[in-house]
Amino acid sequence: MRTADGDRAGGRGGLAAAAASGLPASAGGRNGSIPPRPDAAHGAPDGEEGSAARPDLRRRRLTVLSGPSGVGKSTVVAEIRRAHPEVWLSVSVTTRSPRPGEKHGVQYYFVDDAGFDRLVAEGELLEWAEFAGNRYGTPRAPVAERLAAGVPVLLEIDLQGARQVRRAMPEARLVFLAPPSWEELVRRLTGRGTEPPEVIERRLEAARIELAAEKEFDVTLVNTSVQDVCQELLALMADPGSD
Ligand SMILES: Nc1nc2c(ncn2[C@@H]2O[C@H](COP(=O)(O)OP(=O)(O)O)[C@@H](O)[C@H]2O)c(=O)[nH]1
Ligand SMILES: Nc1ncnc2c1ncn2[C@@H]1O[C@H](COP(=O)(O)OP(=O)(O)O)[C@@H](O)[C@H]1O
Repeated sequence: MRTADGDRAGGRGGLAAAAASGLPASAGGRNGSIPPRPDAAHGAPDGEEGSAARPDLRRRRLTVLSGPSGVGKSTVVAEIRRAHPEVWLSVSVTTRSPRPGEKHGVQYYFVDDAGFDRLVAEGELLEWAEFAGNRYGTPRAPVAERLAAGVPVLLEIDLQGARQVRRAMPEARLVFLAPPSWEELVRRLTGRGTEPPEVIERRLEAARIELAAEKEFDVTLVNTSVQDVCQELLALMADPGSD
């Protein structure tokens, strides 16, 4: 599996690549690193008194949700998008084809291989990975902007991406979404009906590796009920915690 590690040196311009790929061009900090602790002068509404607590609250505003294909990540994210507009969801770039109902700029920015190559070369991606034959990456600038503004940010990315975020931003909270059982995971992935059998096989192979990495995460949520998981996730995002 390839990842963005060692591939992020690029970092000039990037507007052309963003425009060509249909990504939103943003005003500043395109190629800078994500500030792990934005300047307190930005005045994010933490609702907390005292400067000692403030940096921790800020740093906790980046949450990463990962878990095996079919566990229900997109379903959870869709529910948060619907019911909790105060959470900002990063929209990833991918080379995979849209599924029925998926819209460019909503679930993903759909780009071709050349478009993805350009984004990588220009240093536009915070992290990226190849998963089951397609590439996926997180646009860097929009995440940096939201974090600097004190907005809670949620990334839904694979294990390789979660590991890259952990290295780049150790203060991020990593949440693992687990299935109630292996059988239920197979049922959900198959039942979704969006992939042919050989792709399901590849995703189940990846799932075994991902399930074995659960202990690398700060928290595990078991997706028995989408509503419960959403509530637990929102509670975590509101809690600076100490882990
Ligand atoms: N590293 C990384 N993984 C991503 C990103 N966006 C999505 N993924 C992951 O790519 C995998 C495949 O996503 P997708 O094709 O939408 O299938 P699904 O998760 O089974 O619905 C999932 O594990 C996603 O979490 C990203 O920006 N970076
Ligand atoms: N808590 C749940 N109980 C039962 N089915 C679920 C639950 N969460 C998700 N699903 C179903 O499982 C399938 C896979 O969910 P999806 O969100 O596409 O997973 P992922 O994004 O992790 O690949 C979908 O058909 C979805 O409706």
